[in-house]
Amino acid sequence: MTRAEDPWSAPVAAGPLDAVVDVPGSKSLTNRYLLLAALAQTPTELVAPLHSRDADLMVGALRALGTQVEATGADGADLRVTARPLRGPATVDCGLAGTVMRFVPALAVLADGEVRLDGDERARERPMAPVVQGLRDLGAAIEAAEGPGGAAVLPLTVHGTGSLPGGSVDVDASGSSQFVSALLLAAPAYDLGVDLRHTGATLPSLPHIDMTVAVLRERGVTVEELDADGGPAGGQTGTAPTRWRVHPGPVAGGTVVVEPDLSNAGPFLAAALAAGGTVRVPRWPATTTQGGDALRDLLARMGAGVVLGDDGVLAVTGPADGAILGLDADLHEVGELAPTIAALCALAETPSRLRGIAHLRGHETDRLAALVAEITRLGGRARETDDGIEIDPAPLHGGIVQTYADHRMATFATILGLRVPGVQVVDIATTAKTVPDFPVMWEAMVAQRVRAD
Ligand SMILES: O=C(O)C1=C[C@@H](OP(=O)(O)O)[C@@H](O)[C@H](O)C1
Ligand SMILES: C=C(OP(=O)(O)O)C(=O)O
Repeated sequence: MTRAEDPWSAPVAAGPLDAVVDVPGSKSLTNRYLLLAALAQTPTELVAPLHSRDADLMVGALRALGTQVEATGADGADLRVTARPLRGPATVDCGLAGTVMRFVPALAVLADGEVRLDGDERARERPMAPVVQGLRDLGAAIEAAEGPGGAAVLPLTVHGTGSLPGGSVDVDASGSSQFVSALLLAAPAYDLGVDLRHTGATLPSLPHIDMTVAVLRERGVTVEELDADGGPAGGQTGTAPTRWRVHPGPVAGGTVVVEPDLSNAGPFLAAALAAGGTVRVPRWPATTTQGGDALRDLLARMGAGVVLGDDGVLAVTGPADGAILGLDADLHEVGELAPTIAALCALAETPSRLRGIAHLRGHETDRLAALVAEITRLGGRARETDDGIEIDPAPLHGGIVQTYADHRMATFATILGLRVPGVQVVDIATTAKTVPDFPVMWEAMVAQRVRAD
């Protein structure tokens, strides 16, 4: 008998795949649209949003603050969000969701009362200080627990007064782009908006900040992207912004259709390289702010055939001889993809170097340490560098892969399991953070094979 706590046996691919996989909605877009809907003047309809632990936690947070969120659509899959005056006292469970623990405090400062935020044990270790300090600099009163070196961490108590002055703020976002996104998202509702300057040496996941800017603009908010000297940046200018100015003003409601989560498409597309054959993902957007779109280039560089059809179906075909090419890549814009890419690197014929991802040490787990530990456990050769991981070709064997409550470590292990018999995955249920029913989806994909006749 299998118990929930038993490791899950990752299916081995019995032959090349010929699969179509419908990927659920984007976590990052869903949680941004939800948060902005709580500030909007008219109701917002989210079509095809993500339903997963992280999205449910955001819905729970909004409801705790008084926002009305109703399931709509034929099967209750869509959401209708109606803003109400934000209220405290309230308690918010952030789970292990970066988007909840970083974004919701910026909303909670607008509640009329005290809001307490806490999360999973590991959430209390994830970096929070720049958000807490940034909000304090913008006029908020927040009590925070102290982590290593006295840095602010969960749990937090936000003493909301119903409004926030806002204004200028300097933030070191070298630890996470979410520090910037958090302070920009609720900024239209602050008295003066926000003029935020990033002061750190590096800035990871810039596409996620571009996404924040795009979602704000879609909702009618004026946002300026500037370089360090105050000149225009972003968009067509070719200059990466380091400063953002969000003007105060109304947030529009209306209907938004949520794109599929392209980062979560990653393990399924990677399966085409690990198992051979072709995996197709429909509804791939022609243009997007999702960093996951970089998979098209990354997988092609590893030897895949990648075709985005006019019908919006992305087809990824593994190399005919099964030989995956190693990769030397700076992933700082798309660190979210690192575990998926690392799995393919561990199966590759040539060495790999993944760079620019030091900040992954503050993700759901220390992903650099976790990837090295689990590749090594299966007989592979990997080591940490200052800002990433190096992986050399080596034959892998089965084993029980630890996942550290990290959804992407679980999907990393399942990719390896397609080729390596005997891979067992501890706590496969952790994938529910961003993909409902991942094991069912995965087994259905593995069952869709090229026919022998
Ligand atoms: O804003 C967002 O929705 C996210 C930003 C990124 O965070 P980091 O900048 O911390 O990598 C990404 O990795 C995370 O999965 C989602
Ligand atoms: C880093 C991630 O999540 P979070 O939003 O919790 O930071 C992730 O999903 O890879």
